[in-house]
Amino acid sequence: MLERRFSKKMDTAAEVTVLDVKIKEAGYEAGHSRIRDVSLTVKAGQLVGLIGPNGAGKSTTIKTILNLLTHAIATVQFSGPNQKYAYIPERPVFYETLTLWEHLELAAASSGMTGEHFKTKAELLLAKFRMTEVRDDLPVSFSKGMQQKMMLMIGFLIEPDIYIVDEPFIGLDPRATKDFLTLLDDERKRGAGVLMSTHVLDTAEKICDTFVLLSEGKVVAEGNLDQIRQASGLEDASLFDCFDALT
Ligand SMILES: Nc1ncnc2c1ncn2[C@@H]1O[C@H](COP(=O)(O)OP(=O)(O)OP(=O)(O)O)[C@@H](O)[C@H]1O
Repeated sequence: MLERRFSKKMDTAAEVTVLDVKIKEAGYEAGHSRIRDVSLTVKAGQLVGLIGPNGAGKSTTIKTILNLLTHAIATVQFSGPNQKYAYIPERPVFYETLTLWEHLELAAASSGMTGEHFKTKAELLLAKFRMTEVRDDLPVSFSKGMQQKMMLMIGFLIEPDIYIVDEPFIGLDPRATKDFLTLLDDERKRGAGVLMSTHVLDTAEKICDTFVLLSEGKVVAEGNLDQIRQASGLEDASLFDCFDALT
C-alpha cells in the first residue's frame, strides 16, 4: 500500500519540503521486503545523496518513491509550487522512432510547457550539452553518454520541484559532468530539491548537503558529512572512508 500525495502546501520560507518519504517496507514479492524503515526529506534547494554499496536498496527506494513497486507500505509526499518531479534514470530509456528534438517536444507537452518558452529552453539545453547538431537524429544512433545527456536534458527542460536522479555520473565525460553539475546548481538556486543516488563518493562529498547511507535495506547513517563522520567514529575522514567503516 503506497500513499502518494501531491500538495502545493508549503512550509515557511527557507524550510520548504519538496519531498517527504516514509517507507515502512518495500520489495518485489509479498512478504519479502528489501528495504525497511527508510525515511528521508528533501528541502527546496537541497541536494541529498542516497549512497550505499551494491544491493543496499538505493534503486528500490527510488522505485518506491516513483510508485513502481506493488509491494510497498509507504507514504510519499511531493510538495512544491509546480507540482512536477523529474526522474532521471541510470539507464537511458527512449523511443526508437523519435528524434532527440521530438523527445524534448514530448516531455514539454506532457508537462504542459508550450511555445516559445519550450523552444528557448530546449535550444539552450542543446547548446549547453553540445547536442545541437544531433537534435534531429534518433537516439539509437547516439553513444551511451549522449543518450544519458538526452535524459538529463528532458529532466532539466520541465523545471520540476524535485529531481530524482539515479547514478548520473557513469557514462558522462568530465565536461558533461561539469555541465550537468552547473545546471543542477542553477536549478537548486531556483528552489528545486535533488535526491541523487551515486557511487561516485568524492563528487558526492563535494556537492551533497546531506546523505542517507543505506546498507542491507536499512539506513545506517544520515545527515551532513560531520554527522556521517560521527556515526562512523572517524573524525575528519572522507565520505569514502566513512562509507567503508559503516558498510
Ligand atoms: N527486480 C527485482 N526483483 C527482485 N529483487 C530485486 C529486484 N531488483 C533488486 N532486487 C533486490 O533488492 C535488493 C536491493 O537492490 P537495489 O537494486 O535496490 O540495490 P542498489 O542499492 O540500487 O544497488 P546498485 O548499487 O547495485 O545499483 C537486492 O537484494 C536485489 O537483489
